[in-house]
Amino acid sequence: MRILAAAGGTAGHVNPMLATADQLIARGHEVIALGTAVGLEADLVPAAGLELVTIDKVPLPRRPSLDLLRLPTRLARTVGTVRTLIRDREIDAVLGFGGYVSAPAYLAARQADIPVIIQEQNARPGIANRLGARWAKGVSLTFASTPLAAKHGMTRVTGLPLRAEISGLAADRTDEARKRFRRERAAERFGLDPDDMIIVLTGGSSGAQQLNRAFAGAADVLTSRAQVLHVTGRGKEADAAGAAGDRYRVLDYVREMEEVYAMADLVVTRAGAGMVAELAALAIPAVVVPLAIGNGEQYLNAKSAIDSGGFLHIANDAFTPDAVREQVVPLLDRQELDRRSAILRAAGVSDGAGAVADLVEGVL
Ligand SMILES: CC(=O)N[C@H]1[C@@H](OP(=O)(O)OP(=O)(O)OC[C@H]2O[C@@H](n3ccc(=O)[nH]c3=O)[C@H](O)[C@@H]2O)O[C@H](CO)[C@@H](O)[C@@H]1O
Repeated sequence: MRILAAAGGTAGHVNPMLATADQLIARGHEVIALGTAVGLEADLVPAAGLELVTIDKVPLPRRPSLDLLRLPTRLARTVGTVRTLIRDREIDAVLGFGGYVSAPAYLAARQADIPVIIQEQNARPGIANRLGARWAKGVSLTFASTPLAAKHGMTRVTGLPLRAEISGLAADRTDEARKRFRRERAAERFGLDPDDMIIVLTGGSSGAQQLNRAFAGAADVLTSRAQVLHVTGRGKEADAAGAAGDRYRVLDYVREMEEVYAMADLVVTRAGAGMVAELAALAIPAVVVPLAIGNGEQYLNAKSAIDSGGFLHIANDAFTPDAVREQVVPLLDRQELDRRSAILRAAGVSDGAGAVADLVEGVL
């Protein structure tokens, strides 16, 4: 089967697509990615060796019409472009991961009368996936509590598809010797000492200025208790430049997040579905500062790990240098971290890529 996989914008949408594409390709299917030329997919998809077809980034109206003749002109034109692609490349199904490239793909698939399968990463679904679910043959959910279902098809709780590098690391972490080896190799790569505590801050794939500033503002206390790797997000290194030093490393983006996870004792992050699922699968304790905008999905993504005590939640407005000193620094204690890690391990979050590929094969 030839599948068009639509995902664009941030790594949070693109990584689960790449993980699922790997599975589908391993099972003998062909995958073409659909994205834009401006999102992170323009980097990540070719780097993964997958073909990327790009379309324009067109906002979806709040209440999209199903009557294609009544769509705003630019959206209708983009739907037409995807429709032509589906015909010319003889696409058998559209697999969408939400976001602004998915909606035109869902609409074009409906017009071309080929199956749509949806993967929803978040605890609260976005508008594109809510639209597509009306005619999807399959819906894959990361969380059982997500209010989204295929009206005329199968809905399955699959978990989030994780990249092979992340599931490989999760497997390595079940063996103490391999876990130690991975930690040493990773720490060396970032110029850090594996025998000392390591705390990582990342604002997700696009970074977060407020997190960056609060963290850099507490650099003195942080470095007295641990070594820091601060991943600022692309173009945001300046936020942390003043704090940089031997015990405070600053990078703008890390492509191999598995290396970061391999050495992290504690991670401070937004609560995008990707980061939450990866940290849970690797049983790494985290402080989450959910993005306050969007549709509130970030807090919900992390809610079960917060409620169980694996993660600590700090509200966006409250995340100041003082909060870092008073709430984050006390977590840098071996016993406390081990306790939280055990809670996460008990929750048993794992890779959903195989289950999403099963769902795709099940509806074709
Ligand atoms: C602002 C925005 O649109 N946020 C959404 C976006 O999150 P966003 O893409 O920011 O964040 P996620 O946590 O979902 O995913 C981040 C991904 O980027 C990777 N990573 C991160 C930092 C880095 O330096 N290198 C790197 O590779 C992580 O390993 C992870 O796989 O998509 C998520 C999944 O639909 C949603 O839950 C978020 O609400």
